[in-house]
Amino acid sequence: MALEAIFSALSQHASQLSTSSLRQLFAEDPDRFQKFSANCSDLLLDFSKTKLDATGLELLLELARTADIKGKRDAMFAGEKINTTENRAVMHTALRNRSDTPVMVDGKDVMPDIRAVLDAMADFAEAIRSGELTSSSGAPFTDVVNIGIGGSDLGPVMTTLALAPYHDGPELHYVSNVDGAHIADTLEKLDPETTLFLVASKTFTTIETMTNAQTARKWIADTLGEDAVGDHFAAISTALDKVAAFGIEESRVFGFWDWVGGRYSVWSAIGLPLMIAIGPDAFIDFLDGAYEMDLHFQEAPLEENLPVIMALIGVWHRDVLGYTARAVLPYDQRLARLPAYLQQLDMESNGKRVKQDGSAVDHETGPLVWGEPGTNGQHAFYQLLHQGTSVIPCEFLIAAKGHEDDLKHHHDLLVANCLAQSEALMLGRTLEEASSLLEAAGMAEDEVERLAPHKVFPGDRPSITLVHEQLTPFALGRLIALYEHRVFVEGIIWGINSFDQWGVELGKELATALLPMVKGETDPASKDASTRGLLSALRG
Ligand SMILES: O=P(O)(O)OC[C@H]1O[C@H](O)[C@H](O)[C@@H](O)[C@@H]1O
Repeated sequence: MALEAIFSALSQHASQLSTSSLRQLFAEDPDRFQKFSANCSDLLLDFSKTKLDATGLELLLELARTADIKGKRDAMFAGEKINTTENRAVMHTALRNRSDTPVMVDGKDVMPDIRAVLDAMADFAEAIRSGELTSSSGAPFTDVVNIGIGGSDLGPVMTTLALAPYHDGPELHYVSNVDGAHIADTLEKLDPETTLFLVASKTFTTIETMTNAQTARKWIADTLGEDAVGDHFAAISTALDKVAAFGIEESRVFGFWDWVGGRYSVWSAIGLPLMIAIGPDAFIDFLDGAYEMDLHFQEAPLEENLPVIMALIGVWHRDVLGYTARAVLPYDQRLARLPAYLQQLDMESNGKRVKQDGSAVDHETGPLVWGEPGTNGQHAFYQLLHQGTSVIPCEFLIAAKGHEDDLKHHHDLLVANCLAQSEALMLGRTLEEASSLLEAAGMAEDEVERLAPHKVFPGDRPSITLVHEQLTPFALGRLIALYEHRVFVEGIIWGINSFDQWGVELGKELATALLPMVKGETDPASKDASTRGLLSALRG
């Protein structure tokens, strides 16, 4: 069957399925959980609370086969230039290749270079952590500030917070926003004598990062003198010539390559701040976890393949059932920045409107991705998830164990809340049930009639749940790689290039043109009336 034919079979099947609720599907099949769940070692994906049956799942798997997921996957791992609009290979998986197998890009094995950078990072991280490499005054560094944005910020920020129990190095800080408030508030708390800056930028041209780096440089030069600058800076980039022009000496520059996309770069030297925080060994565990998922993605049959299943559910929700968003709800405070991280990974990769050949897509592509950790979100936006007019598929994440052994009762509450939410979304509460509860509480009949409709939960709202043993460096690496491959598979089915990001360019170009107008150096007459009106309001 061609893709279009499978999509129309899926639509027909969805309308048949719409006559049974999730409640009914569970009632009819006691083995539903076993049939609609899959594992990658201790990582469990439960997708039994999505509105799928065996026929629906088989049609989705047919979609994966027809879209040649296996062939496209192998092409990515083999270093083919699948990012066709930038004429680049997509090789973030090589960064966590923990085998001895060579990885060829343009006829060259990239593994020796990858290992050399990893070794240099480890030496530098250890030297900072041990106090062997000191500041200009000979003091050990107590604080490290990473200056970067987008992929040069979100990965390290998210993983640093996630792995807090493993920190035994200097304290990490992140400055990304060009808003001077960000760097001002960060520097306010720091002592220049014991602060190291990492300037992280794939291109080393990003205006936010360059502006913040210059401000940090001036802070060091003004307080410690120009000669101190070299001791207080290191850089991470693919553009080694531009780093040299900034004045950071070669031994303090950690490179990566154009075949690592910004949002896929946490495995590269961009992960240096994380390595400084948790140490090289724990960083290697993080890579090992991602490698486990890479092997699973390559080897597990499609019907047991976690990234493939999650992608197929994503396509089912977005294209067949028409849901426009998905909520990422980690029941893990340390994954507070995971939704923001996944927003870049997912929306920058799959927020596309043309296919590989430049023609317009005739179906939906990437959904809106958003979320907050539970239980906090429950007390904020879950009202809409349960009773709003839009169905938003939810993705729950929870660990079997926390790191706070003495606070197990907290973790029990966390688990109970996580399970309660997916159960509530699935089951809902009928008018009859709501009325009986009110009657049982002794409410008068007319009051029951008035209030009961407000207490109805439609239910039948889909969710998936990911469970792992504990949020270790290994488990985190595996989780991120799972989401990366899911985005990749969805992109293949949608026929788009998941690895470029032209959509961020226009705003950058216009900002460059607007800057002299903001400063009052050029006349905004050529601008539209709204932009002129706003400019004049902002310029007072
Ligand atoms: O690492 P850099 O070159 O500074 O880029 C930082 C970020 O900015 C760009 O605008 C892209 O949208 C992101 O994909 C990228 O991660």
